This record gives sequence, C-alpha cells and structure tokens, in this order.
Amino acid sequence: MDLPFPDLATRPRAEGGLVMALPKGRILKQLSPLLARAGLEPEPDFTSESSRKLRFTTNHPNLDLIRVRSFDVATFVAFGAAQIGVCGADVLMEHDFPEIYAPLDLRIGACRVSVAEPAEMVAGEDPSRWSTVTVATKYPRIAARHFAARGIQAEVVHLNGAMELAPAMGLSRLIVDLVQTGATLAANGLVETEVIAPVTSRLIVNRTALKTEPEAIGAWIARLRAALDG
Ligand SMILES: Nc1ncnc2c1ncn2[C@@H]1O[C@H](COP(=O)(O)OP(=O)(O)OP(=O)(O)O)[C@@H](O)[C@H]1O
Ligand SMILES: O=P(O)(O)OC[C@H]1O[C@H](OP(=O)(O)OP(=O)(O)O)[C@H](O)[C@@H]1O
Repeated sequence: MDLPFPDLATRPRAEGGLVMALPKGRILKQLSPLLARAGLEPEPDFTSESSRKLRFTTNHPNLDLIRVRSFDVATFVAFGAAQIGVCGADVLMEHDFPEIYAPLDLRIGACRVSVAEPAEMVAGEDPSRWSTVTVATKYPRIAARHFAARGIQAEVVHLNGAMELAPAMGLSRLIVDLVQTGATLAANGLVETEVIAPVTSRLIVNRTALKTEPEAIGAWIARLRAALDG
C-alpha cells in the first residue's frame, strides 16, 4: 500500500529540502489557518494530541516541519538546523540573533512585553529615584536592557513561568512579562506600569540559508505573504 506520508526514516531526503520550525501551543493554533491558506498541509500526526513525533512531513516533498518550544524555534533557525520558522517578537528581542532575518509580521499572537508591580506599591514610590531593582522574568536580557536605558541596574531572577507570583512571594519587586488581556496580572494583584514593546508572531529565516536557497525560501515568504493579504 502507498502511504501518503512515508516514514521519515525510510524516505530519501530531497536535495535542498527545507525544515520549518513551528512553536507548539497558542501560536500554532492561530497559525494553522494561515498555513492552510498558504497551501501547506502537514501530515495528520502533526495535529494529533497523542502523537509523540516532533518532525513531520508535509504535502510539499521538500518541506518538513518540526514542533518545538517557542524560544527554541529561534535557536533552531539561528543555527541553521531549521531554515525557516515562526516565533514571537518577544523571543527575537530576547535572543537578538544576528543570523535571523524576520521578513513578515504574521499578525497573530498579539500581546506586549510589560513591566508590572503589586497594585499597592504603584502609588507609593517614584521609579525615577531607583538605582537598582529586582525583576522576575522569562526575559532577562529585555529586562536588563530596559532598566539599563533608564540608568537602573536590574537584578534579574530568571523564571520560566508564573512570574506573577514573584512579588507576593518576596522574590522580586517587579516583573517583566507578556500581557494580553491583563487578566493574569489582575488575578494576582499586579498592575501594568510600562509597556516595553508590542509583540506579534514573525516569520523568521536563517540569513545564510536565504543566500544559498533564495528560490525555495523566497517562495515560502511569498506564499505566506499572499496568505496574509488574501
Ligand atoms: N497571552 C498571550 N497572548 C498572545 N500571545 C501570547 C500570549 N502569551 C504568549 N504569547 C506569544 O506566544 C509565544 C509562546 O507563548 P508561551 O511562551 O506562553 O508558550 P506556551 O504556548 O505556553 O508554550 P511553552 O511555554 O511550553 O513554550 C510567546 O513567545 C508570545 O509571542
Ligand atoms: O494578559 P493575559 O491575557 O492574562 O495573558 C498573559 C499571560 O499569558 C502568558 O502566559 P501563558 O498562559 O502562556 O502561561 P505560561 O505562564 O505558561 O507562559 C503570559 O506569560 C501571561 O502570564
């Protein structure tokens, strides 16, 4: 029987085949209709909750998908392990990889990176008088850069989630985190005091790969641009 998507291990790799790295989670949900409009159909396992696979074939014999964490998408693309990918502008700001070119704003995953602090502290203090401040965040470089630009030294506590707990637990005075509706901040007694940057998801490309395979990668940029405009 002919399988529509033969197993990767036995499938001969086409010369010049591309790998696209996609994040799991919320971005992938919003991205799926856009990929479909761009004519990209992953093998059925890609959307299966039970599949443990991480690399998938598509209806394009020269394109495979890998599914990784959002932060890791940028790492795979920066090092050329994947040639193309999708991740949030927050991740790009944090890593600041020179090898990554971000040609398209995909207009999904809209939120912002913001500073927040406990509501009861907002009224009492003048931030312009701070020289150091403790900040809990998943974004140590963004936080350090932001406060350094204001002449404040940030002592950063690096967390991977649940930053909103940190001030109440005595771990930090402030947090730097993503905010969309503000519901998570409100539920944890925090107030957004400053927006550092707006965030949307971006199509990203490895610069060297773009030079060596301009047609194949350019075609994907064009398909996704058309899908966005259509
Ligand atoms: N509340 C939000 N609203 C809109 N976009 C968001 C929101 N939270 C995160 N994002 C975007 O989605 C990306 C991935 O989000 P997040 O880091 O929360 O990952 P996740 O989907 O929870 O998976 P994981 O933490 O396991 O990588 C972020 O980098 C950001 O660009
Ligand atoms: O302003 P809101 O609409 O409440 O969204 C903001 C929340 O969304 C993200 O968390 P997520 O749900 O991805 O959980 P995480 O802590 O695992 O990243 C982010 O880290 C905030 O906690």
